[in-house]
Amino acid sequence: MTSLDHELSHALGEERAYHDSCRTALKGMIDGAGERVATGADVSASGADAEVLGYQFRSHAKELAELPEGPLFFGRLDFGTEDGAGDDGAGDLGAGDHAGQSYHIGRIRVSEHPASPPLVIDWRAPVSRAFYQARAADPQGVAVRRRFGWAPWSKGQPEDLTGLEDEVLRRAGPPGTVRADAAPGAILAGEIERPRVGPMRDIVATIQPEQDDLVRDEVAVSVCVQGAPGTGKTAVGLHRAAYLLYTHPDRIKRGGLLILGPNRTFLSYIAEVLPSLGETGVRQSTIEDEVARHPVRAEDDAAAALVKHDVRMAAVLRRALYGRVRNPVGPLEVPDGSYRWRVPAEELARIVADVREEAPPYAIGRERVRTRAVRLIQRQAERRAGVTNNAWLQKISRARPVSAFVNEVWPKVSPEEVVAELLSDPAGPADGILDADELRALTWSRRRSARTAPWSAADLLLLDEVAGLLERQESYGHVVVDEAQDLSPMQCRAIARRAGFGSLTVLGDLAQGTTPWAARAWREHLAHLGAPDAPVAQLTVGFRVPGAIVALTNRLLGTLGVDVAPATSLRADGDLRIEKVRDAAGMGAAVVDAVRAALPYEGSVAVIAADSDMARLREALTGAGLAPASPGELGARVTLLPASLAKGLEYDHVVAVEPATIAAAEGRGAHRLYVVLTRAVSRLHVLHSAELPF
Ligand SMILES: Nc1ncnc2c1ncn2[C@@H]1O[C@H](COP(=O)(O)OP(=O)(O)OP(=O)(O)O)[C@@H](O)[C@H]1O
Repeated sequence: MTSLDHELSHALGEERAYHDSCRTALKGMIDGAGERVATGADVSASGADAEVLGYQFRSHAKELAELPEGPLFFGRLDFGTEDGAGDDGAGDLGAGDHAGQSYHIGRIRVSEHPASPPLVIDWRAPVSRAFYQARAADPQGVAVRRRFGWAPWSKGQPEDLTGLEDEVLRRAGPPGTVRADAAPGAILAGEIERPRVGPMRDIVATIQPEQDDLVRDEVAVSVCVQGAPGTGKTAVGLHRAAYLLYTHPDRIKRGGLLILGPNRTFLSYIAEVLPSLGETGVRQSTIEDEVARHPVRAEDDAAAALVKHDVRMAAVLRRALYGRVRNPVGPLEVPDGSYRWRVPAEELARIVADVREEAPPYAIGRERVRTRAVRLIQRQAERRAGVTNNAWLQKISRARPVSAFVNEVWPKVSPEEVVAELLSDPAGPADGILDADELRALTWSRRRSARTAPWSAADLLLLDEVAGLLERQESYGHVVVDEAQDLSPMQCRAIARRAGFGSLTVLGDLAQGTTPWAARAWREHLAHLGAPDAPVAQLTVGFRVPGAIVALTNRLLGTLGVDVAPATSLRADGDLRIEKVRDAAGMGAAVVDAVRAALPYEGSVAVIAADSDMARLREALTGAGLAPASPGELGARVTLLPASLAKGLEYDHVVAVEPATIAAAEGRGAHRLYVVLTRAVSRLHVLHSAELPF
């Protein structure tokens, strides 16, 4: 055994013992939280306090009990001493309060007692930042950064520390520093290149500096991340969510945090990441689910959908709603005992005009009109009969003539009524906004009522827009929007309403825009999202797609007509194979062969093809005894996936079938193909009988 081996095995032994003590402390934390739940109600003074305290104890105990298993730390920071022991002459080390300290960094804080110094520091704590940001040119006080390598762990088994890697940020580290047992970055490289099966995992141990900057950006600031495929946009968004929950618990938890993804398959793929970081109370949803006031029972043709997703519909809907507001036709007369109060029509008209001008939400406007009319009556009454009281005010406010007046000038209306009437006959509100073809596309084939209309997915957006005009939407504290390039302006507006008082993290890639209304530039899109000034950061270093495949997809990128930087790859491994199949009839057999050839490798295999090819390929694979799983079945060895569902997902081995058919299937087919080809973590096998479109 060399002295280096000896040092390493000694260090490993020490760290294993330290992990054991952390495990014991965590057990103490869980038991302690459980005990407090049991005794909490007794020790507290009043019933109400007991309830609040009990709730807090229960939530904390539940959070701890739900913590996923696994190693309790992934890194360690050794800060240098201010007096420069071991200093290389770099001057002020900037270690500050941490000089000479050593901290283990993990997913959550672990301590023996709430008041005692932590054994493990939460990765989101300010001091942990140096773990992600320190580098030789700017050590931030750190002498040594240690990364730990753990064997894959399974439920109920003790964690197994297999390696550690020290990065000495100052030439001479403190005594006892272990030099890496592997090349620098081997643990990071291993993490990036590991096979993928099952749901997405957190990247907390290996967040890169430019990702960390985005994760820790100010809560009040909305940010947009434009990133090539596999650059970690989704990962950044999820870690930012966890960071904000930790750093601003009151502000974010009060409003809540919403994560929006493109579809449920994607949501189930990312569902485990936040719980693995100890955060369970986050809503993960799609914009379709957020606006689902009714089930979708109708389908729009392409032309109708295009109009309904267009931002001009916001103006049409506003007109349709406010077209109901009228000038009073006569005075308001309210009998009151022996009196009869009278407000002339001109004064009423002024009230209506003023409230319109103030532009509150429609429902508030209605009450404002009522209140102001009643106030005029009150003034008359006080002049005549002295002071009025609350009961009198209530009586007058609800008096039949007052309600009749309000209903006449500012009628009560539901979103369903507004939209059903508009789609039955949009000519008036759309006049000068939509052209004749658009009007035709928008109009229902026959008049329908608000109660019986079958709503399409896009109609639900129109309803949501009107609901937002009627009443202010409750706002989340923060909203993370993934695959944001695909949203329509009307969807963006629905999201903006949900982040009215909060901030946004907008993630996307203009090159992966596949919807007919996908964004071509961020600035306008961000304005629809209510964050016109959000800075746009670019991520270009890919963690997923290997270099050979990126070279191919960058060629395709050049044809997509979007202004985004080409991707690079951190991965030197990986394999690209392009195979010509003699004719389309032989494609099923070729796909079966390709899957068989992929199975000896570790990891997941996905066959991705045009949606229209699904049935044929499922039959071929099942017939060959390779029955494929469906997209939502995570952890499967072989999945058959329509191109339309591939976005955001990744597989070790991708068999991409007939690119020409994928590209020809829709208006933005070339973008769809770009998405499909960038799903591969290790190997991409392209099968084609038709000419390749790149
Ligand atoms: N710092 C990192 N360390 C290790 N793995 C990382 C890191 N950043 C990202 N990854 C991994 O790279 C893969 C791609 O990340 P992610 O899905 O977040 O990228 P994306 O930009 O959202 O991709 P797409 O545009 O295709 O949706 C994931 O497996 C993720 O865990």
